[in-house]
Amino acid sequence: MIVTVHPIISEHRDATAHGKRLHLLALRKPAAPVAPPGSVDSSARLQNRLLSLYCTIMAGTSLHRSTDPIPCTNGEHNGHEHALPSSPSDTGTCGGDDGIPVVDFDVLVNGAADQRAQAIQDLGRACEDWGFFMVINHGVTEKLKEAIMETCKELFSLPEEEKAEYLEAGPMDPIRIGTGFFSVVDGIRYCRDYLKMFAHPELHCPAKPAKLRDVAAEYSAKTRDLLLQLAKAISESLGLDGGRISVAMGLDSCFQILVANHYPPPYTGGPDSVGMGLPAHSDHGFLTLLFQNGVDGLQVEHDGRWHLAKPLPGAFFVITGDQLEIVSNGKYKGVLHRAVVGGERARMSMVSMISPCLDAVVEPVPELVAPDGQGLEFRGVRYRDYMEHQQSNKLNGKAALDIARVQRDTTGPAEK
Ligand SMILES: O=C(O)CCC(=O)C(=O)O
Ligand SMILES: [Fe+2]
Repeated sequence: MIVTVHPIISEHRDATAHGKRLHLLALRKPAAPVAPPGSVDSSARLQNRLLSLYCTIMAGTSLHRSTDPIPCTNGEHNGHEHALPSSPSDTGTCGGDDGIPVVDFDVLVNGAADQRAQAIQDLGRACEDWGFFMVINHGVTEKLKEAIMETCKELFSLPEEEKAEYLEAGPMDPIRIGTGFFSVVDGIRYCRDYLKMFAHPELHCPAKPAKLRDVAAEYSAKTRDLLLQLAKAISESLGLDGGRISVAMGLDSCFQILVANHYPPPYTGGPDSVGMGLPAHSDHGFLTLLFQNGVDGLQVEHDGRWHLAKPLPGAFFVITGDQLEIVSNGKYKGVLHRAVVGGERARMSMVSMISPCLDAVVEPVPELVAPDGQGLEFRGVRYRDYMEHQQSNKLNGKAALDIARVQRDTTGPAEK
């Protein structure tokens, strides 16, 4: 058989030294040219091309499984920094490379009709099976990601008095900082510093570090665009018009939060001081975008097991939230996830979450419910109330969703 070797292969060989992929590559058509929607610097462009090739090699579609991640080329996202402490008091086990779906954003937005249709279908499967996926070729530059991460890191190391005014803030206050935060849940100590800022419709931002406002403005705008495009594609994957979910939840005036999490080492001490990051929970919003500082620790629940999420270089993780579960009448679930930390290095994660407009009453779209109302899973709840409820209580799996769940009478008629 004669195979044509695409010129980009040598680039791929140089960067990855993975001969076996070269062989596979020769048997499949090269990936469509990658032109991310936003501007990208040249190293990001090379990375995007490699990732796109990788997609082509692994599955020949826009979605593939991350069972064989590309080794780190930039030293940042090496994903091998992980030493799991003992699990919390559940029965979950931790997997390694467990086939987390990967979505090529460029195909979703710019692909030819047939590629797009396939990508939408694959996206739907990722939402339904996992509620969690990675997105590549997303157009948000590494430079911007580094800038927001570094600036938040600076904030965490400011003296306490610089942050004092935000330390006592309540769940609906637009800027909240929790620092040196240690809570004990079921005998496990969870430690995390966090910064939470409302980013849209209006950006609220601590005065220091001085550059935070500009960086956060740019980062929130870029990631909001990305998440809103994903919302459109998710709407289509549910068999709805692209704008349907957006209309149902008022995403035109969506609410957005940026969260920086910092999990400081070392995690030492007695049995009650096993360092954990964040207890299992689902997110109260609609869709969450997350990247980390090269230190693993995010785990997602899938098929009754905890799976360690190892990112492809440059990829974002996407986490489906409770509002997607409600609006889709439970077809797509808000995925349970947690952060487990235990290595020598501090872990940081950066979250950008979009949610319905605060005053939107979110309920299942009628198209996804039988006309007689049979199978209706959720009642309408104002998002502001939902968020306040979830944020005011201890993080406890998916318990918050119960306030929206339709309670069925399972007792049957009383005996006479
Ligand atoms: O740090 C992580 O990886 C998880 C963070 C998270 O789940 C959250 O902030 O809601
Ligand atoms: Fe979360």
